[in-house]
Amino acid sequence: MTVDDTTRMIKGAHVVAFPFPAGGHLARFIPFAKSLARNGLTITFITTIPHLANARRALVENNSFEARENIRLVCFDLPAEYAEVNRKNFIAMIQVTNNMRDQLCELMTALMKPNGVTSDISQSSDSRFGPPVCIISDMFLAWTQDVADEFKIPRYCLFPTPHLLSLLYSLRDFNAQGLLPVPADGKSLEIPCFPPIAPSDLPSNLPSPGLLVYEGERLWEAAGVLVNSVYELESEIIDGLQEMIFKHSTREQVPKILAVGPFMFENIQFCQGDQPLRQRLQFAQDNNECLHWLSKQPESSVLFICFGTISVFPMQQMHEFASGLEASGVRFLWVVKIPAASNTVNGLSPITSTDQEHLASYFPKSFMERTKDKGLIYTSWAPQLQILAHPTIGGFLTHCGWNSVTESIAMGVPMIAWPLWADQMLNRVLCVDILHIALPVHKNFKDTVVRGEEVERVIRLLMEEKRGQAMKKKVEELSKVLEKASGPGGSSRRNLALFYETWKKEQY
Ligand SMILES: O=c1ccn([C@@H]2O[C@H](COP(=O)(O)OP(=O)(O)O[C@H]3O[C@H](CO)[C@@H](O)[C@H](O)[C@H]3O)[C@@H](O)[C@H]2O)c(=O)[nH]1
Repeated sequence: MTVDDTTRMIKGAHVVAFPFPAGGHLARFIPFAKSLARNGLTITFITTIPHLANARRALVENNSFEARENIRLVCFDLPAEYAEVNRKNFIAMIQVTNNMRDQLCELMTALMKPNGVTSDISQSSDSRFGPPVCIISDMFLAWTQDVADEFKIPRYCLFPTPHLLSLLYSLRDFNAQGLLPVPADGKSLEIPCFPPIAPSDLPSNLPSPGLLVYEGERLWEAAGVLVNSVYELESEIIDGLQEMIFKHSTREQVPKILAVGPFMFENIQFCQGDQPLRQRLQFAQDNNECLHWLSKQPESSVLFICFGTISVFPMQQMHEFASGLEASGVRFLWVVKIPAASNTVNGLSPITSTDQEHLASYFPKSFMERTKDKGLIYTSWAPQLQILAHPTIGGFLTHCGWNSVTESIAMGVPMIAWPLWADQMLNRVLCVDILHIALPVHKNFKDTVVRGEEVERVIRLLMEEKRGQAMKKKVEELSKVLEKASGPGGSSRRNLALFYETWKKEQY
């Protein structure tokens, strides 16, 4: 069955989408919701004031007419304590969002009645929205399972990666065996079809494992998990995890794991053809400084360096990194985020030109003057995807955030993996040890930072040696796999069809 046949059957089924209120999480939910809307489902999308403008821009203003008509935005108040919580303290943020339960119950009650919702921000006509058939909520909103149960509809979880999911599903057992927060003897943890996970590679949230164990436990009750990945990329891990779930589930309805990503394909336009995907992307005209600088560099010569939206290096690490980069002699485009001089709201705002002196203090003396012909240091929001697609880019030094990893694979760019926290260490294992498309960075046990010599070594290895070429070939093959999976008849499309099939016999 093709996805189109399926969607015709379920046209109009109404789902409630509830992302965790943080930027990276909305970034996962927004393209997914757009894809559901384009396929004919109606969606009530829950957001919060800090994210309302972005959500509205992406889901309503920059969306096709049909998709726009199918999405309704509802804005929840964040619990008062949320503002007090340090944005990097996810455990505290998760605890606070528990207090949104009443708002969700109130919304669900209203949605179950015809024309029950009046606080519609995006002006879709209420009559198009029948009673919701499921809640799709985020990984840190496990309590939404209670609400789904109360309203007798299934909960699905939208999740980044199969390997992290496998760890979450295993936490219940690890906890029962007394292996958390870390096994006492420093032993590794075993999850299905993945190399043993060393204690140092566990997500840094685990030192407070209670909440994550709870997240994992509630996943056993979900109807399914929709993963922002591709079956072919992690087939053994997905099959192994599904097998483990079948074996240990005590419920009649066993949760289904469906890879339906990568959602980035919802955000890009490209023409069909035999050339690599990065050559077929279509971007709007952009006068961005990075792209202008790149256009003057030789092909495949530039290392792109970016550590995502949250992570920053301490000053000593910046110095070591910069000296290794300079010693490598490789051209670079480095998106630098440092704590702003004037301690702004989140302390991580991109710095402005007036902060030049403050910026220079993060580098070895005169580094910026010495490297000005070799590299560009960029301190604002960079057009990462367009940069990765640029023919002058030869490698990507990344913190292994999942979006960066999928973008790099899709653009066929080999990586240097420098994970910092959360799921990033597991993503490195996937890229380095399983897919062989990234080189790891090593830190001496006795050092607190990665030394400049190591930075120089790994950069040269990727950019100048045969090893880099072999990885480039591999990652270009995977780029085709990703494109095929998300295209017509591909595995991600078929999995979406399976997800839709749940409602095909219902009448709307
Ligand atoms: O200057 C910039 C910086 C980032 N990006 C984009 O921002 C996203 C960054 O996402 P990601 O690579 O996943 O990094 P984080 O923002 O750090 O993501 C958080 O969320 C990810 C997905 O759940 C996790 O894998 C990470 O560990 C977690 O830090 C990507 O799409 C980038 O293209 C830009 O376009 N320009």
